[in-house]
Amino acid sequence: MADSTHNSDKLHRRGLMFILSSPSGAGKTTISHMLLMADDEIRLSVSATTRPRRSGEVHGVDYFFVDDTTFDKMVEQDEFYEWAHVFGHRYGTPKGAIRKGLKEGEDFLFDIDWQGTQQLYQKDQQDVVSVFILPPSLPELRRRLESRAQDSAEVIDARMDRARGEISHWAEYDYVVINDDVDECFVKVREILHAERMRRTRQTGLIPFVRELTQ
Ligand SMILES: Nc1nc2c(ncn2[C@@H]2O[C@H](COP(=O)(O)OP(=O)(O)O)[C@@H](O)[C@H]2O)c(=O)[nH]1
Ligand SMILES: Nc1ncnc2c1ncn2[C@@H]1O[C@H](COP(=O)(O)OP(=O)(O)O)[C@@H](O)[C@H]1O
Repeated sequence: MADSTHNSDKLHRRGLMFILSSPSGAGKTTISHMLLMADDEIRLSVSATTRPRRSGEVHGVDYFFVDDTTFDKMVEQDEFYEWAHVFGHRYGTPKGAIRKGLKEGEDFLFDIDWQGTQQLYQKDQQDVVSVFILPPSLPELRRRLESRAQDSAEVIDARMDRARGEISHWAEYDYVVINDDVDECFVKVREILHAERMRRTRQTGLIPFVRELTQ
């Protein structure tokens, strides 16, 4: 029987900033929701956006939907960790409790674009893990945008026009996963998260534990 004074599973570690990016329609929102349902150790960093709410989206859950004046104020008051222009609207990550949460071992999920990813890397390289999700093909990407049935034909065309540009940033990411079968893609993303949690540099609680083992 193991000595119960030490439980190596409960040792403290730093939290991580887990980023999912993709061209619009490739499936990052779907994979994010699956991850949040399956894993109660990670929570979503809810962004603020000036884009209109889609049907089914909930204020404070999917996004904080704000007007331009409110967004301007948040920028002025330095409330964002990062923010960017995307598809003619502004999107930003509120600072909220991220820094404190990371120290306490909380993991945060970010559904943000390549601009936000670059900014997070510049601010906090050690805690960021980034995953780029690719669609299996461009026709399939269009089919998904159409089947989501949330955007007008013009908006879908604009998103398709932007897709090549966004995909060109794939090599800036730590991991790249193709979302062909959604369940397989989800399993791969979850495995990345699990492995990254065990990175030696994140497991700060291991130092005294190993010291004791090697005394
Ligand atoms: N930089 C940045 N990008 C964001 C943020 N929130 C969302 N985005 C990105 O903005 C883009 C558009 O998001 P959205 O309008 O929800 O469309 P979707 O990608 O089709 O779901 C996506 O690439 C998101 O990842 C944020 O806080 N910061
Ligand atoms: N692997 C997949 N196969 C088929 N449809 C998918 C797959 N992944 C996601 N979808 C669907 O494609 C549409 C776009 O997915 P979504 O998660 O909203 O993409 P994003 O957040 O990247 O814009 C949604 O209707 C979603 O249900």
